[in-house]
Amino acid sequence: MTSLAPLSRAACIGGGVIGGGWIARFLLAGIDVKVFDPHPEAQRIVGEVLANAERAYGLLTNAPLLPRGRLTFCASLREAVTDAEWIQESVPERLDLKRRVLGEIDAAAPADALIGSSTSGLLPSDLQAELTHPERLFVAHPYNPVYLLPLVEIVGGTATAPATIERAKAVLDAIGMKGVVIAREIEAFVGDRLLEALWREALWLIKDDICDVETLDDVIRYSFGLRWAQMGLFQTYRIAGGEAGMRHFLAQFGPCLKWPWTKLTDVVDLDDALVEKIGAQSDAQAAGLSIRELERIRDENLVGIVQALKAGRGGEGWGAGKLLADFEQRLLAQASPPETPDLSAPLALVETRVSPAWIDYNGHMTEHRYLQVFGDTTDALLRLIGVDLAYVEAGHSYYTVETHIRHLDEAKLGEELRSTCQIVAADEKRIHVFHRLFAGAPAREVATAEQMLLHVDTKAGRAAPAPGTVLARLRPIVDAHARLDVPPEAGRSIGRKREPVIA
Ligand SMILES: NC(=O)C1=CN([C@@H]2O[C@H](COP(=O)(O)OP(=O)(O)OC[C@H]3O[C@@H](n4cnc5c(N)ncnc54)[C@H](O)[C@@H]3O)[C@@H](O)[C@H]2O)C=CC1
Ligand SMILES: C[N+](C)(C)CC(=O)CC(=O)[O-]
Repeated sequence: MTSLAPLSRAACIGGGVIGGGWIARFLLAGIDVKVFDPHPEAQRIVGEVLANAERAYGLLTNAPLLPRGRLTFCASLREAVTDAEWIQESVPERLDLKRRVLGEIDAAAPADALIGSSTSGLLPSDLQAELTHPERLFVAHPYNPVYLLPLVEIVGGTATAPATIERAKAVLDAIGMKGVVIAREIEAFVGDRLLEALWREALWLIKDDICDVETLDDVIRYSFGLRWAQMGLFQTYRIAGGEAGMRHFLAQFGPCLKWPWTKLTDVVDLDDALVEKIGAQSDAQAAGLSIRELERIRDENLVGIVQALKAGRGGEGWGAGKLLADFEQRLLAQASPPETPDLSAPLALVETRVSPAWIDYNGHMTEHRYLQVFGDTTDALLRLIGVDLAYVEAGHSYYTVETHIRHLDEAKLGEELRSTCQIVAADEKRIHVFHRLFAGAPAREVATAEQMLLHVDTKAGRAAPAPGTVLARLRPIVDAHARLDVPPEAGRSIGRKREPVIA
């Protein structure tokens, strides 16, 4: 199996902002994707989105991603969908166009293919009304950028089969997304209901000169925008009710709902003057940054936020960070170690990149991230000798009991990192390893780490000899590495004698 999902072939009809994001999401989950989009520059546009997505994934996770799926651009919609298991429609938001395109998909797709529409607000019952097989059509409403934001609202119409909804959710969950099933169809579903309300208010505030677009964005991103990435509206307001919680919050702020605090039902007239006013303020706010540059900044920030959430709740992970942690566990579980690693040199074990969250106030990779990459290197060695998650769950593991890191050069944001591991010595209980970390191309050695690992019976809480199965996989590596020179730096300490340096 080359994909994590219960499918290996998808088709994307429309490859713009959202179609491009879906294409990247599927490809990076190991799914082959066929694309149909008549836009003359569709290949360039999709290529640029994909490049951004690959860069973002390089920063997001160290987990061993599946080999990227195959991308094929097709000359016709029929060619794209003919053998697809999931077809995602992402053409412009017009009911007539979507109905026509979905009709063509319906006629050419395999009878059991899932057909998702990216529509932001059209009713699935309206989209499926003229289809021959309406039972397989559902709304799969994603959020931009689709390759980083995990949520998909799954909405069925009157003719959608319950099994379609179940299959769609299973596929999305398997590729690291969060499929949320909306109980009843309604225009704009849940997310865009909320966003449209905010958007209406925002347009009034600009039109009425209450603030400009930059001030409005600052109000969001320095306050409740930060809150919403980690807790939604209701959990946030529960806390805002103090110790008495939600009931007190409702009692205190409920009456305000009747005060003139919103203009929600009035629709602002987007006349030329308002469009130009917003356009000019938005241009000034962008300060010359292109859309692609802004996308990269956005992606780095999102990666940092998701990684922070992964460390949330004392390391268990929280919200979107917990989802990422669970996805990484599945990637690790399916990653098979190389059957015959090259034993004639130190083992090449980890490839990753310097992530935005790893940069410190000196503008380079901060010290504890070196330990993280070296720890990942040790974990990769352990998986190689059969010490995987199942082994740990069964009650044994290796613990690191000593580490010595030497920092030799700086690693900068986005640089490729590659680590190697040499076993210096090993016995039934201990493994003495020497790791090297290289950055960039051509590679520079940026750090070394020497570690002592101790095999433990985790239930008894004490050191114990490793079993024969582990030692049998360890021994050939130890024997081969015994023929390599012992790293000259091994066994070094900081070594400086105590002497007065400050007068
Ligand atoms: N842009 C956003 O923030 C979000 C958009 N959506 C939804 O995604 C859908 C697509 O929107 P965007 O990607 O933003 O639009 P877009 O304008 O960026 O892309 C639409 C693409 O569809 C292509 N297209 C037009 N007619 C076609 C046809 N007959 N067959 C195949 N391709 C065709 C166009 O060439 C274009 O590349 C809409 O339903 C929209 O509501 C959903 C979530 C967020
Ligand atoms: C503006 N929009 C209605 C197309 C937005 C969405 O549908 C979701 C998003 O990504 O904000």
